[in-house]
Amino acid sequence: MLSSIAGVLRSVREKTPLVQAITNYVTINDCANILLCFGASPAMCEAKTEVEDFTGLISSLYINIGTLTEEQKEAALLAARKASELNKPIVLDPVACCAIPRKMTIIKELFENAKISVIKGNTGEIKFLAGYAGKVRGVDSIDDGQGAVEACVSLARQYNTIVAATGETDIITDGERVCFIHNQTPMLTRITGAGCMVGALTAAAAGVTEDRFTSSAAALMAMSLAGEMAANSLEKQLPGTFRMRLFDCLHNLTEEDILNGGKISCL
Ligand SMILES: Nc1ncnc2c1ncn2[C@@H]1O[C@H](COP(=O)(O)OP(=O)(O)OP(=O)(O)O)[C@@H](O)[C@H]1O
Ligand SMILES: Cc1ncsc1CCO
Ligand SMILES: [Mg+2]
Repeated sequence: MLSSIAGVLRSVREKTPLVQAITNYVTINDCANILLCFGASPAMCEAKTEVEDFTGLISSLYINIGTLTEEQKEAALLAARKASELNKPIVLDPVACCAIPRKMTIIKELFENAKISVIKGNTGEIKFLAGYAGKVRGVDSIDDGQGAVEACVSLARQYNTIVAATGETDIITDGERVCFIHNQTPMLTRITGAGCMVGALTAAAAGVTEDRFTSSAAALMAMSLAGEMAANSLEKQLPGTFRMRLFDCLHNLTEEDILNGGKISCL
């Protein structure tokens, strides 16, 4: 599995996938920069009158509903329909779905109108979507992860999609296979947007292969491993410096780093 994951990193850098992101304004710039560091090409194209033309050109679409306005929602639906028609992968980040009822309405509309390739959320969000009691504080998960694997598998089967749940241990499943990424650093929880960024990377990776189970594992591992390397490089564990180092470490991440430092287990 590690060599397939390293292969996804290589493909991203060889193919430079064009990722269209309709994402929240808190972390939109972080998402653009992390995509560049990964080797992808970001485009935050979200105007209602532009999205359909642009979606024709992309490798993948990332939809993050963190601060979605009504206008952005319409744009997201147009882009998602077009991407589905063209068979381009869509990654959905269901930010705050458990805290704000309107988010669930949007998610349902997206599923009714488009084929979602990957749902990537924090463990609290994923458990909530699967109908389990997920613990969250606004956009943050405070879930202990109990029952998370069952929730991920059940959600993946329900929607015939890949599910990627982030937390201290990340879980990825296609409803049959399950793998766990054990790379981690608590520093990733001290900055906002680590989840948004990993969602953007998941879209980039989905744009270079049909194997969205492996590509999702690659995106989550790239983030967690770059995070580990960034934290290890710090004299003091400070979030501002960590955030900068995270970008640098992802930019420098090699296939060898994955083969030597990637920690993954599979069920
Ligand atoms: N307790 C933890 N310890 C270590 N790493 C973690 C922990 N929780 C999450 N991570 C890592 O942080 C990254 C973001 O996951 P998280 O679950 O915090 O997303 P999120 O809540 O959606 O984040 P945000 O809302 O800030 O974008 C992932 O790469 C994940 O592996
Ligand atoms: C803080 C915050 N609020 C809405 S989206 C977002 C970014 C992390 O999900
Ligand atoms: Mg999130």
